[in-house]
Amino acid sequence: MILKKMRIRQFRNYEDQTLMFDQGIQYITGRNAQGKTNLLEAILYLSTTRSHRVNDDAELIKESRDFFLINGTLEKGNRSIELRIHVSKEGKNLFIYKSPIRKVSDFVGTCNAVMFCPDDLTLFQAAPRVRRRFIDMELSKMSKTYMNALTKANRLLKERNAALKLESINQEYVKVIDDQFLDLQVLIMKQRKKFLDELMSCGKNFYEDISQDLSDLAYTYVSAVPYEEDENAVKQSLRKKYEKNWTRDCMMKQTMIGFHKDDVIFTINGKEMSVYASQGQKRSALLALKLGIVFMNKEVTGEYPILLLDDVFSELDEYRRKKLLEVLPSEVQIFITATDRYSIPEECGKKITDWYVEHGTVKKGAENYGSK
Ligand SMILES: Nc1ncnc2c1ncn2[C@@H]1O[C@H](COP(=O)(O)OP(=O)(O)OP(=O)(O)O)[C@@H](O)[C@H]1O
Repeated sequence: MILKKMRIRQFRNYEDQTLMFDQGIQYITGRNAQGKTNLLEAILYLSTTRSHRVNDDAELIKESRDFFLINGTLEKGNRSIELRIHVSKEGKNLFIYKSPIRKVSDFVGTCNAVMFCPDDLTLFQAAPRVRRRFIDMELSKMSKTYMNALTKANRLLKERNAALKLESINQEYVKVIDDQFLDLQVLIMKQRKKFLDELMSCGKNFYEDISQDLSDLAYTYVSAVPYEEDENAVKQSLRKKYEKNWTRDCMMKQTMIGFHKDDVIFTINGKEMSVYASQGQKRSALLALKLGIVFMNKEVTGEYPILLLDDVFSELDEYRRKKLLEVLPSEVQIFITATDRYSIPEECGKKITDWYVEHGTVKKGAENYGSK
């Protein structure tokens, strides 16, 4: 899949820009604060209908404007798909071929993009919610079942918490919520475990290749109850845990355990990555996980996603940059942003198109400064 054409209107520091992209590498350079990340953010928004930087869509609307618009034309095999997102203070409207799409899950993943940005480098030591968000976002693009279960579970969590905040708590009502709530949690746990298993087996090979280090990468899923094959048994253990936690939930006026508190601890040679691994090992591990996601997407959807490498080229040494581009097949469309134009070895066999960004305007071609 490639993004063939994109128009962004009143998005961040862009007024109205239409761009025609090609296959291969789109190398976008420019000085700081010109709009390089904003451009990739717009592509990711077309994929996930969310920004990776802010929760409030209003921040994405250009200053003193009252809406933004992103149009994208995708090329999937010999099919062309048109997507449109219109966001104003009144809300968000999604369209595929001019038809309005009511359910976000019917839109997400049509444009499949995977982003790797400097903030990702803190994944291993960040708060658990950052790792949950990473899993939820990647998994939602690949599985509508997961995304729907997550949406419903979040709605039930809100209802349960609202019930716990009442002056007199109706335990029977909460039990009714819990019945469906626990089923969804078991499904979420199961899918997260499957995703992480596949990601690890894929990522391990890339790690070895990128870092030439034979350390063993693994993960532990941390949850209120251990996951096992028998889903009924997991539901029963969760129910018991919820019963045990009832007084605490009432006291705290919120649900203290569950899918929304789970975590994943990444390890290297059996030790916690966040405290044991060197910066270089963390970088390689993260790169390996991102590549794992690219190849898993191909497995699940039949197509490679668009890869967005925002400002991470400067974080990788020459060897890792070369490896990264070698591992990716030529049909993967890759957007790279950087202040410097690093040279790309010919052996990578990819077509390179240069772009230059200045004050929210993108032009074809590279400026001469900063070439490495
Ligand atoms: N809603 C908005 N309206 C207008 N301008 C905005 C808005 N949001 C962000 N900007 C502007 O966008 C610019 C930042 O763009 P961006 O984050 O894409 O920079 P960048 O080119 O990636 O820079 P760097 O190399 O420093 O990462 C800033 O000048 C900021 O003021």
